[in-house]
Amino acid sequence: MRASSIKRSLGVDLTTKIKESRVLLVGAGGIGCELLKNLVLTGFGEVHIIDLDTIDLSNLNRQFLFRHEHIKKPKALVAKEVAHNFQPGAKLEAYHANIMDRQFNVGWFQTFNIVFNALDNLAARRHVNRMCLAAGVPLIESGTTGFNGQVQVIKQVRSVYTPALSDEARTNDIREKPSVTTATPKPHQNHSLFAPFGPRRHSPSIASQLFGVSEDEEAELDMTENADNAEEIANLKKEADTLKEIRDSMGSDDFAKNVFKKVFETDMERLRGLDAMWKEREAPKVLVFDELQESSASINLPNSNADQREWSMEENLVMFKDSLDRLSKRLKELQLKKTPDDPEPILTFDKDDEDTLDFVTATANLRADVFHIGRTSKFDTKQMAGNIIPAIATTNAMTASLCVLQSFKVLQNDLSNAKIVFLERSGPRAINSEGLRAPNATCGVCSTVRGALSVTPSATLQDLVEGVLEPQFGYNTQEMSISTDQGVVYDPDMEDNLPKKLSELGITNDSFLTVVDQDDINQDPRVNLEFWIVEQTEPTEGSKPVMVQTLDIPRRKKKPVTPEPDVASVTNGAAGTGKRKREGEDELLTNGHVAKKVAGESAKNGDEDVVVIGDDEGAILIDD
Ligand SMILES: Nc1ncnc2c1ncn2[C@@H]1O[C@H](COP(=O)(O)OP(=O)(O)OP(=O)(O)O)[C@@H](O)[C@H]1O
Ligand SMILES: [Zn+2]
Repeated sequence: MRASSIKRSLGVDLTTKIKESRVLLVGAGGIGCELLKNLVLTGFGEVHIIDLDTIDLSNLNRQFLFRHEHIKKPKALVAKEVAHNFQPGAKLEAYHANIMDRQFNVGWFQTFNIVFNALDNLAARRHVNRMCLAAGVPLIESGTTGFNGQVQVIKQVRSVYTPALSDEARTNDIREKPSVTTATPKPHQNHSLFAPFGPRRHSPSIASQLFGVSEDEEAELDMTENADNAEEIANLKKEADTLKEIRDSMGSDDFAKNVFKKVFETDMERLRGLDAMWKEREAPKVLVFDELQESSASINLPNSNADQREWSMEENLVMFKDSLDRLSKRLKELQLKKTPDDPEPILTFDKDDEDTLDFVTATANLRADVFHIGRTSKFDTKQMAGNIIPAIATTNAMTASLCVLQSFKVLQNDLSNAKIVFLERSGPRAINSEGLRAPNATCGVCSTVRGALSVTPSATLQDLVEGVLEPQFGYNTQEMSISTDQGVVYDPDMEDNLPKKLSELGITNDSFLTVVDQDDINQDPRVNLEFWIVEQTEPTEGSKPVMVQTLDIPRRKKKPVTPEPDVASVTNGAAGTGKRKREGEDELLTNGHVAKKVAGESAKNGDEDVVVIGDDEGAILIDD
């Protein structure tokens, strides 16, 4: 019944392709569980699942294949078992392993029709990306943070750089030119799944004034007097003295009161006095310590059950005093333990440190009231101050289904209609998409030409450099370098390495090496060449120590060439990408982009040596 309705909606052709395909799912976490269920229910014939982790209690709220009794068991194995119940006919294979292990080599990747990434870290994503590009297998990359999701098809259709299409040109519309639809991701943003959402830790300024700045540091304030700034300096001095006085009262009963009065009374009175600031906005409130103290006399300290509700002003005051007391004691203790050589001890904010979180919550709430802003619960403060981005089950579910929709395009070889899909909550539409992009000549990932390098156990670096790269590809041995994942093994200053065996240099079966052309004086350098090593145990008759099929290695053009007319005449059909279009480019996005790039920007791009597209988890760095 289910199978027949799928056939009716997808058609016989696609249904057959789905049934006959063998796919790999990397990661059985939030997206992975959803995706596995989708793949199995859609009728994918063979699904291999790999995950290195075991199930944790905290996974259960969204990784719905897992139940309490599965805790501590390998994710991949449990996911396989549970998904099998959905579709007993499906062929499932599970690996409790790291996808970065050598055993999962290029040859193994080549056995799949599609690879789905459902990972949570940069290193593994980047690794799978490289393996898929080397294996020539389409990769469907996905990721979520909070309400945002992204799905992207990555496939190198042709490893040739096409200078007429800039990296940013939308190739989805170029239906009549499938040969340039090299569907590799765009650097800067879209090798990355997400802009960096890394944790940023701010010490609230009140806290840093009390617990974070040593007296030495403060003494460094420039106190040189002159007529112009005399008044300002006098004020600064006064302020410093006041703070010192307050700090000196730390440990006494008056400390919390002194801090409160300074921050919420004195400073706010002064701020209210700056009339010009409050013409358009409501002036801050002054909180009167004695009043709040009185009304909170019989109020208890909010306990841990009160984490999820907003505290009253009285409760915030009680918490303010209590947490300040706890922090003061901690600082005093640190000061007592300090030897003369130690730096002045400080306390820093950590969302998992209850004392600091209590203090920040209470202080932020008092301050919010001063500025007529709503208060937040301790729970919400922890999310905000700790920059915690929640994993949301529905985002994962939507993202996983978008992955499956993209896989249909891949299976039908309809890459010109495949999309990079963005799921977002802000903005007019939840789902936006763009076409795939052409490779960027300056991007180390997508302009690279890849091939297999067949080597015998006795092959030397010289066999590679002088036996293959120079005669077969025309590299100038004085203007090139070769590196492995461990580092450079050859450049013109490293001729000593030439007689060494490749295996001695770490160039062994299933490893990778990159050849970089540095000859930019005589001509445009070639794009990078990446080989994966296939070791031949038995050298065959007449075979050379190092062999490789002939590859066409284009050069990185520094000067743009005129775009081909049919590229420029294609109209823009990209739906829902309004937000991403730049102003003035809306009309003809595709050709506008090409024209603009050719006119100005691509020359600039051509000079970039390193393309950095984000440095946080989820992003991918590309060294050219
Ligand atoms: N190198 C790797 N090889 C195999 N599986 C991996 C690798 N790196 C990460 N994973 C798996 O990818 C999955 C990512 O899923 P998800 O982002 O939901 O992570 P999680 O660890 O389950 O959840 P959270 O990070 O929110 O606690 C995890 O199950 C993780 O074990
Ligand atoms: Zn790229």
